[in-house]
Amino acid sequence: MVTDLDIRVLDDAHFRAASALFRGTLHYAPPTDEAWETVRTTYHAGQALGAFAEGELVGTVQAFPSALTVPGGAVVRMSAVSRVGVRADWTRRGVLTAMQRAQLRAMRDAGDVAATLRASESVIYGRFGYGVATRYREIRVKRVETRVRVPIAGRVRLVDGETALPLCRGLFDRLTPGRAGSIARWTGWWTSNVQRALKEDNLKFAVASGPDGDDGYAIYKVTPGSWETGNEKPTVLAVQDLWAATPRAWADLWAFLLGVDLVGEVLAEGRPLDEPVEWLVTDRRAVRTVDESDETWLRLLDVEAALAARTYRAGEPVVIGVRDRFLPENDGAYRITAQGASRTSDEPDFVVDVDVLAAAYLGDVTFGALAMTGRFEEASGDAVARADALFAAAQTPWCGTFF
Ligand SMILES: CC(=O)SCCNC(=O)CCNC(=O)[C@H](O)C(C)(C)COP(=O)(O)OP(=O)(O)OC[C@H]1O[C@@H](n2cnc3c(N)ncnc32)[C@H](O)[C@@H]1OP(=O)(O)O
Repeated sequence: MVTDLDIRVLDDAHFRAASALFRGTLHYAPPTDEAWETVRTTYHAGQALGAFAEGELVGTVQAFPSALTVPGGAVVRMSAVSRVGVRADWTRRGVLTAMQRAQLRAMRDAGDVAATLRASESVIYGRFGYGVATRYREIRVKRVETRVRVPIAGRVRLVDGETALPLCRGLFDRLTPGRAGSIARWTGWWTSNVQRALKEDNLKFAVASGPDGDDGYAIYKVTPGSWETGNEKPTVLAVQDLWAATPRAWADLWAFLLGVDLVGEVLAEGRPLDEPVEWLVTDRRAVRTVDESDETWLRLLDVEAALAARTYRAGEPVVIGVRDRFLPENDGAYRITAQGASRTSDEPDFVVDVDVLAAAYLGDVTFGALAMTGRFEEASGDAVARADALFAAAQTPWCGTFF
């Protein structure tokens, strides 16, 4: 373990070094002067921490201000944690652990109810109290082998990038707080993920509208294939972002995307598990799930506030005990009923670590499954079944924003 580690809030003087360090841990070169012009706008005072040892920056973490929709539709303050890295010559000496300790404390003290992240490796974050709370799937549609069963009912129009960006951003903000797991996007997200790609990637923007105006959009990119003999490759349309307020807008956008001429395959990464594209087309086997993976790693920073913010389904009450090694103020017992949740001095029916509670919190996995796999000791009686009835999700949770 490093004994003289100093964890500090970074300021302007260190942002570029922090960016270079983080990129280096992912084996990318430091940002060029041109790239830095954009990336520097995504560093803000107070949001990045640095670990210093022997006078050098050896590790960094960042958090973007966001919000998380929880079951029932309430939105809680959330930090989106990213850009986590420790220089290769300082790993496995407790640097990340020290940064996590400082960051979890800072986020909780600032009033965040939760934090979320995307993990580069799945073995890193459970120990810090993060649990997998949503998953995504990647689908590939062999467009030439199938047709959409219903025609476009409203209107889908293409919009030019510079006009489309504020339009899509406005639609996203209006449409998304609905499904549990969705998050608010910050300005830097749009800058890094869409604005920058506008120039480089020839992004296309399709906007759906119905009787009440614009109600959905898709951002996509087409990579032309090759007809060269022996080197044939299909033209691929990659869906990068697709949100719809109504089933009609959703079906219209997919019908449009699956109808773009000369495209051999439509690829959509990071989509919700319950998106019924198979049911939209004439040959369901033209739609293949090519990947399914963990999406949101959720950390409940204020367990009492998080449990109180979400709603519960009908069912008998249960008392859940929680253990939290990093934020001991979360330790305790919480009584969950169909009407709500609060701290209690009652004996818990069963006890879980805070990462296990996070995994079950949005309803993606049941307590029953977590008990069955040894993630906590199941109580006698029906307490776990009661918890599962209360926490059951009305809709599969999904985030849909990669950061
Ligand atoms: C949200 C994001 O930004 S995801 C991106 C994360 N960053 C990367 O993947 C970049 C490459 N990796 C790294 O920079 C580093 O390896 C980090 C940040 C993942 C870990 O930093 P470290 O300082 O090595 O972690 P630290 O020494 O505090 O390890 C704490 C524990 O986690 C374990 N651990 C940490 N990282 C890993 C890993 N990648 N694989 C296996 N175990 C790991 C350590 O063995 C240690 O276990 P112990 O408590 O039983 O001894």
